[in-house]
Amino acid sequence: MTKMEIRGVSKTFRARGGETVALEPCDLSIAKGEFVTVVGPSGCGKSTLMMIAAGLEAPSSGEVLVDGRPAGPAGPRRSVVFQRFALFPSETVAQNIGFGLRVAGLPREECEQRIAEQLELMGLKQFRDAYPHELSGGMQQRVAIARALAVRPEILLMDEPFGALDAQTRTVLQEEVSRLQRELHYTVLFITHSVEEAVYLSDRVIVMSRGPGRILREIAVPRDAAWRGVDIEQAGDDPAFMQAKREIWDLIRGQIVRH
Ligand SMILES: Nc1ncnc2c1ncn2[C@@H]1O[C@H](COP(=O)(O)OP(=O)(O)OP(=O)(O)O)[C@@H](O)[C@H]1O
Repeated sequence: MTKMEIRGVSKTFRARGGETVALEPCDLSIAKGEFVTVVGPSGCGKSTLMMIAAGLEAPSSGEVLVDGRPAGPAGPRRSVVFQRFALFPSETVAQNIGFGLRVAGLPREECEQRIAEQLELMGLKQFRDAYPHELSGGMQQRVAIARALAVRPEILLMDEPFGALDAQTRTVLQEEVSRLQRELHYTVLFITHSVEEAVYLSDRVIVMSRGPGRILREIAVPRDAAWRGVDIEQAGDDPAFMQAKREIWDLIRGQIVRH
């Protein structure tokens, strides 16, 4: 069942100095419970596509549908996690996680219950009353993910969520997100520069051309791939994993070196 449909979406930025075509018309459907990742050369329009999918930017043409209806402006049905954690510095971890719940006007008890659920899920229980500056980057990004999940979004949009983290923290969070996905089956649109991360986490990888971006190829990753549930280091040794990685890399490389 299609959850989100990006239909003929393009974007041209207009400024006084001229026009930038960021995105050629793109079509992309995401099924309920599917994890779809977009990769492509720098500047190909990945973030632009994400902002439009989130309702934070208007497309120049085309439309975004959720459950077959126009998705409209940003709202709690679509939660976004950005590379920079964007936490509220003067609020505690629990208050940050509860932000969207307060905005939605949920009763206090329900807020508390959902905050507790997220603290547990993301391994943040002992940091409940800490402030963001007291946490490492990895912990801050856990809070950002918990905040996004607390509103129980129908679609989770993640734009390079691990891009600002050190390699070890990144590995741990990749494994956490993989676990969450296997347990809870979110509908996810994910952006990354890491081909390995894309193959590890996704059901489908979308490769974009160099800017102005268009969708070049879709590569399906079997849900029952042998590396599901193992750590990313081990996954990297699987021949099918290596093959998928190579196929995607070749496509991206072709876009970077061709002029
Ligand atoms: N607000 C804006 N105004 C004008 N041009 C923009 C704006 N946002 C993005 N662009 C341009 O649109 C193109 C696509 O940018 P976008 O950030 O979507 O690419 P990206 O694939 O996410 O890049 P990266 O991988 O480097 O993060 C680029 O040429 C960029 O300069």
